[in-house]
Order: sequence, then structure tokens, then C-alpha cells
Amino acid sequence: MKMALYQMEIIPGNPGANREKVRRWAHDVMQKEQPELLVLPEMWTTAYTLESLSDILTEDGDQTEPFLQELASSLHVPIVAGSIAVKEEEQIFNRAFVINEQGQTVYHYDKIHLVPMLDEPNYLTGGRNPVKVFEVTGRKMGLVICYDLRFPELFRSLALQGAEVIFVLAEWPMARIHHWEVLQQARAIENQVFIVSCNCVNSYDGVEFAGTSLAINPWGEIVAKGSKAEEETITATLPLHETARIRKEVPVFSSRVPDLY
Ligand SMILES: NC(=O)CCC(=O)C(=O)O
Repeated sequence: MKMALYQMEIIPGNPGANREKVRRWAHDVMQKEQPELLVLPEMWTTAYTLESLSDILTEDGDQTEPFLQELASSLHVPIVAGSIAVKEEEQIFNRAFVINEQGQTVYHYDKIHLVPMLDEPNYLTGGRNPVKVFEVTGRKMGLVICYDLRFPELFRSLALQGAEVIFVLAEWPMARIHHWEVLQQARAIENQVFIVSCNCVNSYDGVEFAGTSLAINPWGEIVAKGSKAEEETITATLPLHETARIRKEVPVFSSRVPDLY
């Protein structure tokens, strides 16, 4: 399965301009690369403009989900559409969407673990619904958002539900780039799944983001990697059939003894 990841330089606090960037990118990458799936990063309409988020969202309304639905159906491609800030009454969630190639939203997920190091808990409300797998292109997949990467329980739950690929949608800072790579390789190895991450680049409010979007196979090998600082497209072709062989060679799932832990 061929995927295209948009390692995006987000324009802070300007949803309309970011939607236009994504529209142009999606049309361009579909023409040049013909991927079967598109992937966007975390909070890609606003970046971490947390203090002004409420006003930005009130003014912008709910335009982004219909925009993504129209984009997916017109290009006839599913989109793991990163996450965006969504305001519901007085609460703001960091919400990811998955849109199928018919333009239907097949899944959404509110980030459960809000990141204290970026002050999220002071502005956002954490999700309270459990993670679930979703199906696009006939394959089961899962997703988490950024700081969730530090909580292996989410990944194990998704793997046990049958996810073959787990996406990490992120605005991960350069300050902890070492954790970013190592944790993803560990999640891939321990769950014997493909991990695909989409991060952003550039900085906002003194925080530099780390790029380095990754595709990692269930053996833990990096099969595609973005640069640290450039806005770019990363394409990755995932041989999904390899998972069965790896799970036979190291039969982690049949060796588990969940009654004891
Ligand atoms: N956007 C995020 O959740 C960043 C997570 C992070 O900085 C970390 O886990 O470290």
C-alpha cells in the first residue's frame, strides 16, 4: 500500500490558508505519486495557537470536515486527516478524522492524553472514548495523536483489535526527537505492526518541531524518513503481507499470558 505523508509547515492560526495548502498539496501529490492514502499531521489548521484558539474556531466554524470530505471524494482517495481543534459548546478537543474515498467520515478520535509540556491541559479537553480500529481500502488500521505515543496500552489495544497499520499524527518538538524515533520503533516491534507517523516542521512560540515523519515495518526497520526541517512529502509503500511472516517467526501474540498481568 502506497501512502503519502504531508510533513507540513503549518501557518499558525489561519485555518483557511492551511486548508488551501492541503488542497494544493493533495492535488499535486495525487497527480505525481498516485498514492492510495493521504496522511496529515496534528493540529494542522491552527498549530498550537492555544491562547487564541477559541476565537479562531468561533470565527472559522466547522468548515474543515466538509472540506476534507469534498477533497477525498473529488480525488477518490482516503485521508487519515491529521487532527484539528474542534469546539463543542465551551470545550475544545484535539480531534483526528478519517475520511474514506467516497468522502464519508469513517472514524474520529479525540486525543486522550493531553501534553503538559505544551500546555494542552489548560486549553483543551481530553477525549473520553476508547481507541478503535477503522477500515479503509479494506484494511484495519488505528491512529493515535502525538503524546499518546508514550502510552503503549493504546497501541496494544489497537493491535489486538486487528490493526495492521497504526498512525501517529503529531506536532512533536525537536527537544525530544530521540524519544520520537525510539518509541515508534518499540511500538512497531512489540506490536508487530506498521507504524506511520506524520509530523510538522518549523517553530511556533519558541518550540521547534522536528519533522522526521517515519514509516516503520513490524520488524522495527525504518522504511521511509522525512528530513528534520523541510516541508516535504514522504511516500512509503508498505508490504502489508510481511506481517504474517514476522508474527510466525516471533509469535508474540500467541505467547502472551494476559491473565497474569
Ligand atoms: N503535540 C504533542 O503531543 C507533543 C508531545 C511531546 O512533546 C512529547 O511527548 O514529548
